[in-house]
Order: sequence, then structure tokens, then C-alpha cells
Amino acid sequence: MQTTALKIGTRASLLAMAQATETRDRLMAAHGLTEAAFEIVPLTTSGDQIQDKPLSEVGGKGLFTKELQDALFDGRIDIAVHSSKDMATTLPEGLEVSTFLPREDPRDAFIGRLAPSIAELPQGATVGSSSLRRQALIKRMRPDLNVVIFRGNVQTRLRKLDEKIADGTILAHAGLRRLGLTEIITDLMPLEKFPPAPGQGAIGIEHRSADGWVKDLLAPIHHAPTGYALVCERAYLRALDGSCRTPIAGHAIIDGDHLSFSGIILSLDGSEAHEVRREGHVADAARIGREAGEDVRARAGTRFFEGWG
Ligand SMILES: NCc1[nH]cc(CCC(=O)O)c1CC(=O)O
Repeated sequence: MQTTALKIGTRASLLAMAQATETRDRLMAAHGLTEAAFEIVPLTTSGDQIQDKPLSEVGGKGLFTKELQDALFDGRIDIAVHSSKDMATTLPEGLEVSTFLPREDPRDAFIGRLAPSIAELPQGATVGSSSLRRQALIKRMRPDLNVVIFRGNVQTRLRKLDEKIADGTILAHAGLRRLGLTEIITDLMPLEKFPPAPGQGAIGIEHRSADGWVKDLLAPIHHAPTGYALVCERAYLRALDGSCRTPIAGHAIIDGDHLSFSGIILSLDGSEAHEVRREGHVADAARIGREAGEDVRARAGTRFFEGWG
């Protein structure tokens, strides 16, 4: 029997801490354990220290996960709790993500000041976002809008709205729900018009592949439908070679044994978009995602990808 507390690694942000606490609470309930059986270990990641540049310019996804992976390798933590959206498409040898918690709403939420929705914003209004996907999708809906880089936590963004640096911003509904901040939302973006990033809303739990006991401990909190969706969405991203310079959206919906995937890739200004839809059995999630990525990549053509670097 394991005698020391299970060390749950997380980023130190409020959202990350809420995700780690949810993971601990689900483990406590599944195994009839008390808080004493767990230790939440907050770690600062390099992504947390960069506030003034778009993540796409400073190295993208791995930024939030690398320190947690290092801590798994050197034994400071036993599991790492991630926003799946921030996870790189390939994991280092020796680590695996075997567990996904039930997905929150994957939609994006709009927090508007001059108007409650993007459609109702006045001509030439400004929206703050540093996500290339959100920027491209906003431009696709409303080419007249001005998009400015916006980063930081929810409080920072709300202050920037108060200072009129922008008239609205977009955040993941999932994060706002987990933080208990849904009252600031003025609109929810429909999935078809404003598809989410692969992995949005899903918490993934990473651990050392060699730790069979950790895998067994996590098994009862794994949500299989979310797992199938994530396998599909991550295979799609991998097939597109998910560069952080690429506006990519993709989302799988699971209904029993049936999976339906829709994805879109866009030019930075949203003027060009290529869409893909695939469906099939959940057992084929990885193949469906990979083929969707390969298909949309081929249809977009090499010219589309030039200049993304
Ligand atoms: N890149 C930051 C990030 N990573 C995950 C979420 C939201 C929560 C989620 O998708 O599970 C966010 C913030 C946001 O996009 O608003």
C-alpha cells in the first residue's frame, strides 16, 4: 500500500488550482479517501511569466506543461493536471495521459462592453484576444472589427475592458465556469460558427507510464466519451502538425458509440477557411481525427501554409 500522499502537480493560476482541486475531489469520492491522502503541488511554468506577448511568438503549447513534465520525471509530483488545450500533441517518452475528466462546455464565451455579442458590436469596434484561432474566427465573422492582443487572467482582462483598451474579449466558457465567473459572460459563441480549440474544456491527467498503481488509481475517474473526443482532436492536431502559428479549430461530439468531428483551419485574417467533417465509431477516434487533419491539410494546399514559419 502507498503510504505517502499522492502529489498532484499543477500550475499555480486560479484556474489550474481549481482543476487540481476538482481532480483531487473526484479521486477522494471514487476511493473514499480524505484530503490527507493528497498533496496539491503548485508549480510556476515559463508560460506564466510571459504576460506581454502572444504565446504564439514565444513557443506555444509546451510552455505550460514542460515544468510539470520535468517534475513528473524527477519525482516531485505523481500526476500532472493539465488543460488539454495547452498540451503538446506528442508526449515525452515515459509519460502518458491515460485519464480525462468529464468535459466542461467547450464553447467560447464573449464578454462584451459596447454590445452583448460580436454581431451587435458597432462598426470598427475592438476585441481583445491573443489566440490566433479566436482572432481569425472574429475576423471571419466581422472583417471590420479591430483585434488587439490581450493576455492575462480574467481580472487583468476585465481591467483592460474598463480602461477601454477593447470593447470585448473572448474566454473559454469552461474556465469561467470552473472559476465561478459566468456572470460576466454576455454571449456564448455557437459551436458551428465559432468552433473551439482541440481539447478545450477537458482536463487531462499525465503520469509516469511505469507507475501502474497511479494508472489504477486514476481509472475510476476517467470519462470515456471525453477520452474518445480527445484522442480524435489530438490526432487531428498532430496531422496538421499543430504549429502555434496556425489558426486551428476542431471538435468531436460523442453520442454513445458514434463520433462526429468537425474542424476548420483559417488564414490569420480569417479571409480563407477550410472546413472538414468526419464521423464514425468511437473505436476509430484516432483514425478519424488523423484523416480529417490530412484531408483538410491537402485541400488547403501548400500555398495556404506558406509564411506560417
Ligand atoms: N491557454 C489558456 C487556457 N487554457 C485552457 C483555458 C480554458 C479552460 C479549458 O479550455 O479547459 C484557457 C483560457 C481560455 O482560453 O480562456
